[in-house]
Amino acid sequence: MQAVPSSRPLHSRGAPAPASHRVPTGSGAEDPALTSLPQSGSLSAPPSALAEFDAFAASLRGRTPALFLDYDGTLADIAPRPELAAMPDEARAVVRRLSALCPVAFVSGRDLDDLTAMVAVDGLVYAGSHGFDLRGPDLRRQVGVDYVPDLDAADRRLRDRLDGVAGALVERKRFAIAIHTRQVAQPEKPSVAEAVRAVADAQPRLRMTGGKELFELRPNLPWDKGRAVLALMEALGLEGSGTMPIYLGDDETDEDAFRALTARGEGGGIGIRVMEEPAATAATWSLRDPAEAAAFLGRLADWLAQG
Ligand SMILES: O=P(O)(O)OC[C@H]1O[C@H](O[C@H]2O[C@H](CO)[C@@H](O)[C@H](O)[C@H]2O)[C@H](O)[C@@H](O)[C@@H]1O
Repeated sequence: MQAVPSSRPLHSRGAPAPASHRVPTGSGAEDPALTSLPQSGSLSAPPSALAEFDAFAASLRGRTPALFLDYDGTLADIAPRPELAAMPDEARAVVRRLSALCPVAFVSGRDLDDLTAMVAVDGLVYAGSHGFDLRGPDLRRQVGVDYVPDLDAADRRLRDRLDGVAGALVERKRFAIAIHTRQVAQPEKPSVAEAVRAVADAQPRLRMTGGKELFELRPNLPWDKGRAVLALMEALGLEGSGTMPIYLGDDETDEDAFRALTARGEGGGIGIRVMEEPAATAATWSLRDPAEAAAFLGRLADWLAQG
């Protein structure tokens, strides 16, 4: 075990996604509407926000965007290990450019300091540990501080249990622990899942969520990226009808944010899922990969700059 330094066919745009495209919440909550997901072969990706940029821009209905960006798999390609997932300079440049044109925040599962260092653009709002740890120029909020000792105990147990498992990575964040299986040999993966489940079962104050080749433990609180985005909008004074929140993400936990924006009053919000293959999603638009996400953001910056 290694340690990681903390380091359209299916729905109309702007409307809630039909049940066939929804996914179980990344936060693990039960949703009875989601019990009969179609086979993956029957899914199709929502329309491309880049290929259909004019239609996307029209869906803003004259409002100023507020951008909420996920990091891994959205602006940085997935890499073998977390510290290797660098954001390309071109993406950083477009984020910097956009931040002069509209509010920009990053919302990630990474630890707050790690996320801030990886993005390295000053003046943005950053939300780490899946939105439990929020920081911006005039903003600081932490959710679940009382749960840190529970996470400490779980961290110790996980390291004990996974010590002999080659390739298993335990990545401690302040308000979450990621257990990576990307480097674990296929036959060993079930034993990692079993170990994580056992630790989660022993600690009911924590709950287990999933992601790309990882399991996570986090405080068992009604808090997730969606709630964090809504809290950020309130804190930043972005709740008015002049703002259109846009969330870009690629993974299970980002679905919480897509749903929160879809369910939101005041004109809702827009979800864009980065996906190479069609996947069940509550997002109404899609982009193929981080390179296309950066290209989309560049197009959006050009469009905003033109007024
Ligand atoms: O919310 P995100 O910014 O998408 O973060 C989700 C998790 O991303 C990282 O893990 C993922 O990316 C790694 C690097 O590409 C990859 O090796 C791993 O398999 C992916 O699951 C990060 O390490 C986690 O802490 C985040 O929770």
